[in-house]
Amino acid sequence: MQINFYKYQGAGNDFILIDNRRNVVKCIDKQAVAKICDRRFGIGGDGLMLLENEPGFDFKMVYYNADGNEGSMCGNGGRCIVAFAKHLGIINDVTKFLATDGVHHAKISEAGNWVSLQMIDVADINNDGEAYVLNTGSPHYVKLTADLESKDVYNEGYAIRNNDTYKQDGINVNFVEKNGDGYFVRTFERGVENETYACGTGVTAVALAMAKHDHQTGTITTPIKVLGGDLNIRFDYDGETFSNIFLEGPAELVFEGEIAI
Ligand SMILES: N[C@@H](CCC[C@H](N)C(=O)O)C(=O)O
Repeated sequence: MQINFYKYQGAGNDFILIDNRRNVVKCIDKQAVAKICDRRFGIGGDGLMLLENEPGFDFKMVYYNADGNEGSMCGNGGRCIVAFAKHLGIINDVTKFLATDGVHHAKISEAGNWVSLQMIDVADINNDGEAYVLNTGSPHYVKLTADLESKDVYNEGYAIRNNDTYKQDGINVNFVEKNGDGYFVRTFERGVENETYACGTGVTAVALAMAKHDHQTGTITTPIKVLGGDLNIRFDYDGETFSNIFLEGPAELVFEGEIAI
């Protein structure tokens, strides 16, 4: 069966999107998702998303990692599916949708290519040695690092993601370095099992962890540079809970086509 697909990217985190409101994809197995996301044998992407109907919401986001496993929340994917919903005419500039971690609100800028996505509140941040571990919709490990540009993110990220603590459920590994009034971040992503150009839940985790690290409270804005561009995180922190968290950045339609499933 031939179905339409759309390719989006948000700061270089790239995704294949399918409009599944009419249930064109009834079930999709792990191997099929992995093949579609393969950069040599498929379309190529860090993940695949289905946009589906959900009563009480504009739509539901169903997210698969590039290895074919159903993922947890994807922040950049969330921003891209909002841009996709606008492209399909489902929404105008604001939306409320359902994802695996719950309800999300989002807003698209007038220019149409900048999406601000509200993330779930976060209360727990744990320590693993000097690193911070928290869940922003997906699980993240955050480690302050020097000379990030020349770091071996693949091998060091792989080793942490596959150590005895994390190998069973996996974790996304973020290395962070101070960069002007914000941070530079590189991420080894679970489910892609490689470094990606950006990770939205990852930079969100970094911004929250760094606020805690620096004993900052109040309303905080954190600009973050990633390999694929620039993202921005805004949130409130009262010393215990992070709330009103917004992940902001570009989301762009790259191309569309047809694929046999
Ligand atoms: N790229 C994502 C994170 C996607 C989820 C993740 N790989 C996982 O399931 O652990 C983002 O932008 O947040």
